[in-house]
Amino acid sequence: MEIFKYLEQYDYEQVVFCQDKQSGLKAIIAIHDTTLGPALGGTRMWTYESEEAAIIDALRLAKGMTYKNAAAGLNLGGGKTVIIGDPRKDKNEEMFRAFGRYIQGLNGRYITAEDVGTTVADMDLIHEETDYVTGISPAFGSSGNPSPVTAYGVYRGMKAAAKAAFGSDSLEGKVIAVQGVGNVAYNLCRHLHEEGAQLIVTDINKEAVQRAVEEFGARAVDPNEIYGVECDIYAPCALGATVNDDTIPQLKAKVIAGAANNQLKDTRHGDIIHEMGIIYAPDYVINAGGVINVADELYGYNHDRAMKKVETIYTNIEKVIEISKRDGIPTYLAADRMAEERIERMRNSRSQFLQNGHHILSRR
Ligand SMILES: NC(=O)C1=CN([C@@H]2O[C@H](COP(=O)(O)OP(=O)(O)OC[C@H]3O[C@@H](n4cnc5c(N)ncnc54)[C@H](O)[C@@H]3O)[C@@H](O)[C@H]2O)C=CC1
Ligand SMILES: CC(C)CC(=O)C(=O)O
Repeated sequence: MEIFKYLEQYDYEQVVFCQDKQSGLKAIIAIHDTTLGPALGGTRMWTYESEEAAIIDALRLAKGMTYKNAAAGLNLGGGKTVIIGDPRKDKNEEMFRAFGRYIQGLNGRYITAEDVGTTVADMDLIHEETDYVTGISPAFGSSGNPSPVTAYGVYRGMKAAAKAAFGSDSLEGKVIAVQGVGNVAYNLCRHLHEEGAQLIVTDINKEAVQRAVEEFGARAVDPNEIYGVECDIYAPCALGATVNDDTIPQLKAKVIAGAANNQLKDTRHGDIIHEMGIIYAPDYVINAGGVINVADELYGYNHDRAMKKVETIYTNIEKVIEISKRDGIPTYLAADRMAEERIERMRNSRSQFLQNGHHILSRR
């Protein structure tokens, strides 16, 4: 991989490789863009097949956060971290304390939170070393685990997409195929079950599947069967790039609406499903509930204020679908244009008089 060629192509600001021999920490912090403010994005811990796969995941996720935060109207840039390792057996206190010191060393350019494989407890350990972390225990005045709020936002966005596809935002009786029933999708399945949807679930973690079957009456299928099941909505809630050349021909769903980041393997896959008439709820628009929730911590966390902003995900999805239909472009492109327009507006309006908020004569 020619790293600087990739960084230049997508205009990344900074990539930091973090190593701590004692704890086994091997982390990659990718900061894509800080035009709108400090980069905020979660920390993912996963067993990557190679270091290059980990680097690519960090870079793709970080760019996604720039677009997510911009489209959500937040004054935040995009960044993300991946920690190479098995979250079930490689974690230790020193690892997250060491990682917290690396974040502190970035002096607020990057703020972290949870993602796949990390928990509130992990964030609390990071918080021992730095304040640039969100989603920590509510005891600290924080917003806590963002996953349930992400799930609620996905639920609301899914309803908006269903309205465009089926003429009603009711999910009662709709067959919804949920891929990955972890932190977010477990909470999403509860909302869907309560509304009377019929759930088909899969996960590589059998306990997660069993929990959904027992609690929500879901039907379980093997991981590779989820793409071909007869359903109305496919909800990718695991890892990324599941909408690709191999899976698209199998899809029966009329709507793709899920929590996963980077669902499209390539943008051309967004073009293909658009041509097929599938309504795609852009991933970083529909799954922004978590970041909206933790971002409220920057103003002194207020749950009601945060949830009011999370509710806008419904209208944001409606807006993206409307632009898509009006301009005859795929929904992913409509969302990208919305995000890019806001970033450019702010980039051009940034005062040259105040550099990073400081007067040029400030010497104290
Ligand atoms: N946690 C949050 O608030 C947010 C999460 N997201 C994204 O949503 C997705 C899920 O996140 P979480 O629920 O927090 O993670 P999680 O780790 O709790 O859940 C992911 C689930 O997917 C399963 N999985 C992994 N590979 C799979 C495969 N090939 N087939 C089926 N299942 C598979 C895992 O076993 C796990 O149960 C991720 O892509 C994450 O980046 C996006 C926005 C916010
Ligand atoms: C609060 C975090 C879950 C934000 C994030 O990393 C995401 O939305 O993917």
